[in-house]
Amino acid sequence: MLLSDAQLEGLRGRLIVSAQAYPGEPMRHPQTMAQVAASAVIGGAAAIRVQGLADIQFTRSAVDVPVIGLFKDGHDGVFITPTIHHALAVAQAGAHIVALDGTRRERPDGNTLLQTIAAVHKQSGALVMADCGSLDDALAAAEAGADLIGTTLAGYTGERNKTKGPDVDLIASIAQAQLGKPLVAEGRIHSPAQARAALDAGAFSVVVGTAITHPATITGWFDAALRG
Ligand SMILES: CC(=O)N[C@H](C=O)[C@@H](O)[C@H](O)[C@H](O)COP(=O)(O)O
Repeated sequence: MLLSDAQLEGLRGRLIVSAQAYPGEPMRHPQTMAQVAASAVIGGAAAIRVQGLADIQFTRSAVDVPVIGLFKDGHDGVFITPTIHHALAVAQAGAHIVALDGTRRERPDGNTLLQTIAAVHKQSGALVMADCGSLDDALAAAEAGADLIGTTLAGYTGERNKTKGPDVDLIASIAQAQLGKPLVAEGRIHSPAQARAALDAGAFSVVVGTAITHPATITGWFDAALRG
């Protein structure tokens, strides 16, 4: 699905909301996630990030903002849209932007990140967001042709400590590297102030997931505060 330069530019300085429910959870239903996505758009989300082919399809029908799609397979190692096969399926489902593992780790299908990105570009109209875990990942992903660079995997690959909130130092260092690609701050952004800080550190746009769309976790934060 094609995203014009103007549409991509429209995400500058804006909020992207990630709507994901995890295996076995009550809200794990494509229609539910599409409804959550549509609610986020009412609140000001300039784009939506969703996981799973059906969620991408339902969300495309429910919102008129760009959709970032991903396909999680497993939960450790390379699991975010890990292969060319997964990436093309995400594009086929209607994602404007295919989010995929953008680390320097070996991929399960043996293809390089460059080959994976090239396949998406050649066989679909979708852009590619590389979910990175470090500055070195970001440098390599930009070199490999990623259209957007995300900090999604900071704290999840062993290269960076898992900060309590967003890894603002990483956001700042990728921004300072001036890669010429939109930098999407993502991961553990739990408050409006943290979202603002990510933007001030040089992000092009900011993804918030859990703090907006994951009621079980949000409820737990409040519950823990009351229990002291
Ligand atoms: C590491 C990983 O698997 N991240 C996933 C990527 O899509 C999602 O589980 C996160 O919810 C998403 O990145 C948004 O981050 P947060 O929910 O922290 O605002």
